[in-house]
Amino acid sequence: MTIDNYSPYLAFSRETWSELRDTVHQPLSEAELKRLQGINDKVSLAEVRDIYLPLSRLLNLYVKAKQRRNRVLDQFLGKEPRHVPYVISIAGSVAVGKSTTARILQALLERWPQHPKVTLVTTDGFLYPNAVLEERGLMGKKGFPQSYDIRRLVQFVSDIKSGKPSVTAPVYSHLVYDIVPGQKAVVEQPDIVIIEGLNVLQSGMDYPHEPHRVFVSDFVDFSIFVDADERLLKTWYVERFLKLRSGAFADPESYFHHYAQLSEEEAVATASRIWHEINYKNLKQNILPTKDRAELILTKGREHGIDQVWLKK
Ligand SMILES: Nc1ncnc2c1ncn2[C@@H]1O[C@H](COP(=O)(O)OP(=O)(O)OP(=O)(O)O)[C@@H](O)[C@H]1O
Ligand SMILES: CC(C)(CO)[C@@H](O)C(=O)NCCC(=O)O
Repeated sequence: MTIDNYSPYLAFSRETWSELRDTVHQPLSEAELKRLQGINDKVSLAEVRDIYLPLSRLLNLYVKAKQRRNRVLDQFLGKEPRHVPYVISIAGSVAVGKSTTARILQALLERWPQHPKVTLVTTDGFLYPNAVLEERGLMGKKGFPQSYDIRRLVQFVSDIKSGKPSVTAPVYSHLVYDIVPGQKAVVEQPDIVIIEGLNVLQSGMDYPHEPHRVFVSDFVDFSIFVDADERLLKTWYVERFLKLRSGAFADPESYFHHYAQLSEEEAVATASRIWHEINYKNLKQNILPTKDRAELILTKGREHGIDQVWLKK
């Protein structure tokens, strides 16, 4: 671990961070390992043990401290104890692995008796429907600040944090490439909510077209940024596109059904073009500038292995 007096972060190499796994006394059972493997067969179990397990322990301690603080406040105010979810946000580029990280953390965090119910949500559901994006000339800007109904997203997180018994969000389908009419994601007072999306660390300054003074981060207890070199990100984006081409794109319901016919070479060229024209631009302009707002930064190297961990002091 390196302590640089001028940096707000403690920096850990992979080795020093992984030594912290000894702070978790309960090893992963066979059934848990199976479940984790089911999340994504590419996730290495050594990675889960060395990186995500110690992280889940740190989060467990933070959640317990916050639960205690809430009890003290309720006692002071003479109120009945309320059930307020602890909110963790995960930001980072398209294809960096936000949703996979969220699912691994969900599986690990649910092992503790203080927070057995962990719900995942994504900000994708707050993208405007394609009909609205088309009308506003924003189909080539999906994922950019203008493409989200930011007020509705902030209201959603605020409702969760205010302890409402049931809070709903619209649902986005990557297959249909649009909001699914009539479908809802429901959050019913879990112990922890993990909210994942490109934009969870953005503030009012990132939305000059829609100024707002209250941000998602105002309702977040702990924020994570998943980072990787841009060349790796492009590779992961293209790889996922190729995988979808041989799988999901074959579904006639898929927005990209016509891509199923592409040769491998054409598919790589198409994915590279979408990466450069949309997702890479968004990364540079709107996502990377929010990185140092995060409480924790995970830096990935080849094969999604975490090389470094940066934790705010
Ligand atoms: N820890 C990991 N180990 C191995 N592969 C991973 C890991 N995390 C993600 N991947 C792979 O990287 C790709 C992107 O992952 P994921 O879909 O989780 O990204 P994302 O950041 O949520 O993307 P988007 O913003 O587009 O929804 C997928 O192909 C996934 O299988
Ligand atoms: C839905 C988002 C914005 C974020 O998950 C992203 O996956 C996306 O669709 N970006 C637009 C360009 C593309 O199709 O990759």
